[in-house]
Formats: sequence, structure tokens, C-alpha cells
Amino acid sequence: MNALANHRFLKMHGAGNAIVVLDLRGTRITVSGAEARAIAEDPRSRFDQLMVMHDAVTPNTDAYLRIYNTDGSRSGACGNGTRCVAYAMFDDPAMARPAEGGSLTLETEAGLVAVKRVADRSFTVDMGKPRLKWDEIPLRDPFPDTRRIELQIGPIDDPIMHSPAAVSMGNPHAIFFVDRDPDEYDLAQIGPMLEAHPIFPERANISVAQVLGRDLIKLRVWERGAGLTLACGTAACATVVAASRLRMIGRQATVALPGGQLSIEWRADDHVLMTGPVFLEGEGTFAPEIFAGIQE
Ligand SMILES: N[C@@H](CCC[C@H](N)C(=O)O)C(=O)O
Repeated sequence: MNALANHRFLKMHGAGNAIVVLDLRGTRITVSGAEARAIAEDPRSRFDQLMVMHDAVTPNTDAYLRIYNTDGSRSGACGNGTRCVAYAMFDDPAMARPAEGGSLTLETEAGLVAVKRVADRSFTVDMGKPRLKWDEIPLRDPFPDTRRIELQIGPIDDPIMHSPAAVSMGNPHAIFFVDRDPDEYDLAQIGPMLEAHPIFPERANISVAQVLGRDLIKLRVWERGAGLTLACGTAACATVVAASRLRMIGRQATVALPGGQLSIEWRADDHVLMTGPVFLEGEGTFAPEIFAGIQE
């Protein structure tokens, strides 16, 4: 039987971003891409991101997180999922471990993130520093200025969208600032083409953003490896950094996504803070048959 069969999980969401939280601390089990895809395909455990908790690797951290997209690929960061993990580590009867002072330090493939509880169902995550150099994002070509990169979609003389900003928040983002309502863009059609554009050697999350005021941005996101989502925390962080670099806003904004709102602050010390809600939808155990046919 597959090692994940009958394993308990939490079904959650953060501002609409569908998250499954799985606790594999104290075991040597890891989730393969094929297993992550099988979990995502079952409607009972459908997710945009699967957040898997493993034993801490670095001293003074509380857990190591592996983050999976729907297509089984991995991400270095997931803002909404990180808040859901924090909720589980504080409040879930089976996953909670005594933590000091309402804060946690979690490690991901991209580095350390610190999480603080700010209300019963609301957390602030220090997402670390944005990476802005072309080879850190990464981009294929050596753009000296990543505030606007050369990329457009649509007819050459009348593009639908062009010149996105590029930012890494531990995962790659391209943000197209537009004058019209982001809902007017066919992101389900445009997103997959741009996600896989050769300019992004590790693919990219694609955002369409409209600045509505000095501290308010409307955002829609096509997520790398997951598709259209109701919210993406790292995209919200990347968008505030990009808009601030372009002098469209100050260093703090509310980002309104289809599934809810996130508050983002790009602090003077270069760290990006994201505050937002978590929702627990329920719990379940993985049905053994969903793993049928997967080689172990
Ligand atoms: N929804 C997440 C980001 C998810 C990762 C992304 N699809 C990637 O592969 O980079 C968030 O809330 O930040």
C-alpha cells in the first residue's frame, strides 16, 4: 500500500487559494510529483498548492516545507499556504506543537520565512527580500532593468499586454500593469502561453494588475503549475514591490484578488510582509485507490 494512503490532511484556503496541509514530520516519507498530482485530481483533496510539513532541517526552525503545485511541480514559496501551515501548527489538535510566543520560523527551498499570528484566523508572514536581478528571477536574457522587461502578447503593433515587471519572491513572477479592469483580460488563454514563454527558464507566475490608488491594487493571477487561482500571496508581494519600484504606489498596499484581500508592506529593510486570513474547510484521509498505478 502507498505510504500516503489513509494519511490525514487538512483542506484549507487562504483568501480563496486552495491549500491542502499534510504533516509528515516524524516520518521519512516524501511526496513524489505523481503522488501530488493524484492528490490534486481527487475532488476531496483538490488543491492549488499542497503544503507538506517535514522535520526541521536548520536549527531554530520549526519545520521544513515542501510545496507542490497541481501539476506535481515544486515551488520555493507559497504565501497563502504558509499562513495555512501556521494555523495547523498552532491550532490543529494532531498537528499543533507547542510554539513560543505566537510565532514560527519555517524553512522552504527558497529560505526562511517567519510567521506571526495577528488574530484568531489571520497571520503575517515575513516573506523575505525580493530578488530583482535577471539571473535571480530567473530570466533567460540579461535585462539590466527588471522593472519593465521586453515581452508582449498579441499583435506586434497593438499588443494586448506588454512590458511586465519581473520579480522573484522565492518563485518567479511577471506582472503586467494595465489600465483596464484585469477581469477584461482572458487570463485563462494568455496565462499558459506566458507561463511557458522561453524568456522564463523556470516558467513563471503571470499577473495582471490594475493600480486603483496609491495603496490599492486589483490583481488576477495565472499560477505556474496550477492555473487560474482565486489568490496568490507571492504574486501580491511581487506586485507591490514592482508597483513601488515603478513609483505607482508607496511601499504598502491592499491587494484585492478574486478570493479576498491581502495587506502587503515592503519594509525599509527590504523584507516583504504579507498579512491575510486562513479558512479551515475540513479534514480527510487520502483514499488508498487514488495512488493506484503509481510506482513507489
Ligand atoms: N499560491 C502561492 C504561490 C504558489 C506557487 C506558484 N504556483 C509557483 O510555482 O511559483 C502563494 O500564495 O504564494
